[in-house]
Amino acid sequence: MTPFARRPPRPIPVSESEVLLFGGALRHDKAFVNHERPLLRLSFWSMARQLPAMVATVTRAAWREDRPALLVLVGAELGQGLTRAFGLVAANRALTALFTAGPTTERLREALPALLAVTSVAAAAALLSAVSVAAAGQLEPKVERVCTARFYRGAVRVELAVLEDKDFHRLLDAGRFGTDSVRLMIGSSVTVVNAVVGLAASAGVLALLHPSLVPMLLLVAAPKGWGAVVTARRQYASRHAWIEHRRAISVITSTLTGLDTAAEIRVHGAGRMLVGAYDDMAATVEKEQQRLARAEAVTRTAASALSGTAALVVYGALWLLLASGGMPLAVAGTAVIAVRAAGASLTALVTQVNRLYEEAMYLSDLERACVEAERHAIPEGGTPMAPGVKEIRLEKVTFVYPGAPAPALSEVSLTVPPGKVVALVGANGSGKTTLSKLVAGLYLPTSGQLYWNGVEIRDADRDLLFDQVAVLSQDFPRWPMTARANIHIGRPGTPPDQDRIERAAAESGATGVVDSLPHQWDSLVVKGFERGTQISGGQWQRLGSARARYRRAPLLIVDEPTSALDPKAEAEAFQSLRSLTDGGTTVLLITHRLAATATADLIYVLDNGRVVGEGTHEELMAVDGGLYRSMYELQAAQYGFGAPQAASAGQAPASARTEASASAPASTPAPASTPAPASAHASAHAASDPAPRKSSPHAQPAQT
Ligand SMILES: Nc1ncnc2c1ncn2[C@@H]1O[C@H](COP(=O)(O)OP(=O)(O)OP(=O)(O)O)[C@@H](O)[C@H]1O
Repeated sequence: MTPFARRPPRPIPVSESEVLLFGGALRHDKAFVNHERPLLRLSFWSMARQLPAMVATVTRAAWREDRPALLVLVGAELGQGLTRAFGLVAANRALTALFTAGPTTERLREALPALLAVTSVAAAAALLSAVSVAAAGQLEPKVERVCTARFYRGAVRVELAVLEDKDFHRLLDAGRFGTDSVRLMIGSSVTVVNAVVGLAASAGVLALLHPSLVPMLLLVAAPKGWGAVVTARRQYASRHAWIEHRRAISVITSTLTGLDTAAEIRVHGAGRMLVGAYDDMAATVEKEQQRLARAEAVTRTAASALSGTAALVVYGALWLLLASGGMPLAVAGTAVIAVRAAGASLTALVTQVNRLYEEAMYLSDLERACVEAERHAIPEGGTPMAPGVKEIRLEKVTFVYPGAPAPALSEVSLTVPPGKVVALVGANGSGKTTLSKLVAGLYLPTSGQLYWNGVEIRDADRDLLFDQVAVLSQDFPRWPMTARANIHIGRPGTPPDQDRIERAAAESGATGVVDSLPHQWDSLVVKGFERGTQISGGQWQRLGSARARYRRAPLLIVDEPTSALDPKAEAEAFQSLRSLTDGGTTVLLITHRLAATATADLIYVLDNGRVVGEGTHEELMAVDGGLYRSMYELQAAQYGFGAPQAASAGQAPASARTEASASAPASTPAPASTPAPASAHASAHAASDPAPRKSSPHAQPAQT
């Protein structure tokens, strides 16, 4: 039935620019791509067979959300079908009266009631159509909102380890496309029901008038249906070809106006190259669109020719029946009206069934995503634990990322005591961040136990656990909202408390940042909107830090909290972290600034996922050839301070101390072997060590 549609889509030529920039065609791994081929292979009949199930899916969703609106909608659609049947009967009556013998005025008078009935039925149909539009308008956004909210509510509860799995992520991506589909499917279902009822009404009335009219109706309608299937399928293929290219092009064009690319776009001349690439890729699309348009024109012409031929055959048959007296003229006239109406219904039916099928695929993705998200959700409830941090203990904890060949953490046993600054140090990739995420309850150990105040994390009520934790991660979010909202979102369960917000800002050095904004707390820290402004990386870090403090959680996990701060701000930040413990807060600090870890109460040294050292700075510095000591010395050496001669528990040579204070600039660190500063001032001074940033190639600490 659909020879054109069964042909696989023609590969779109890949432009030179695509090869240059993407190494070939840029194909997104998204739901619509996954579904493209199966959809194009489907026959009309297999789609028709699935029609009831598809309509049932959307009906169930609508039934759940707004029964009255659904009932009104269905009633209005069925009513319209009935008006069509009554309309045909009335038209037949009118034609019968008009075609009888007798004076014209007499015939007109005879036909008048039927003509009035035709008009009334048309008015009723218009009214019912309006009711249907209103009911669908009420239902569609509601169903869309509920389905979308269910999807996102599920997505935000998914276990982090599952969320990071690329297959699961693809499922979520695919599900997102389905949120529009529910709404679109209601519209399509309404049209499909309307068309089916309309066709049934036409066929029913024609069967009553003359049995031969039903096959005639089918004969005229069939080519139209065929044409509609092929046209719809081709439009679908065209749309998808265009989407692929448009997305690839948008990858290029979005960089042309972006602020983060602006410098290289101009200075390196990347802009000229990319605009050229746009032109090249758009020309490929243009050719493809022209090819599709030509093919579509041919198909439409063929469909129209077939339809016209079928109509000729039918009208010829009607003529023969009329001529032989086998059919009254009024019945033939009614048949012509019915055939025309049925043709329109059939075209709408085929187009919308196609659409419905496409959307149903996205909806099934949404349904699957919701079900899987619920299956992998962080469980609600569990063993309640005492509030605050009494003790966090890891016993032989191993953690393997899903699909990773080796564990990120191996048999880690350690304790985080309450009210202390506990530092995690180690080379890049040694497992510090992973460990902190386990402590925060974001990951569950693959093996081993993690106890939070005596409750094993797998049994613990994790919502209660999360309540005890504040996180300032390395890649903390930069919420595109106001400065106030950026801090308040740290504890979003209660309304914003301006005093507390300002205190958190003051503690994090963010007060000056907010004061300098054009609308202070109401400034949007995202450019391109009214009241919007752009802030620097360091200013963002202060806002992020204020957010973590506003949360006022017993455990604060900070991962490279000062990577973007200037030396003075960095020193203040570490000092302020230290002072948090006075209020009982436990701080888990991850940093490569070893001058700052020197003041920690306890340091754990990680190497390749294992704890290879623990103790205070002094204790670790006393370990000859220890990893901590070698990293510390390497950092200090980069600032011109030689390796210490003696490393006995912080007993640095007096000359080293003198050298540091005599020759170093104001923000230069104490030398590597300087004892951990006892005073807050000294701590701040040590912390101001402009040690290489994590991203710096010099930041690779020595491996022992
Ligand atoms: N989401 C993830 N999925 C898979 N592997 C990961 C993921 N995050 C980290 N890893 C891997 O786990 C190991 C430990 O990474 P982790 O981020 O914990 O190290 P880190 O000590 O914090 O490093 P850095 O100092 O660079 O921040 C690394 O081998 C890393 O590649």
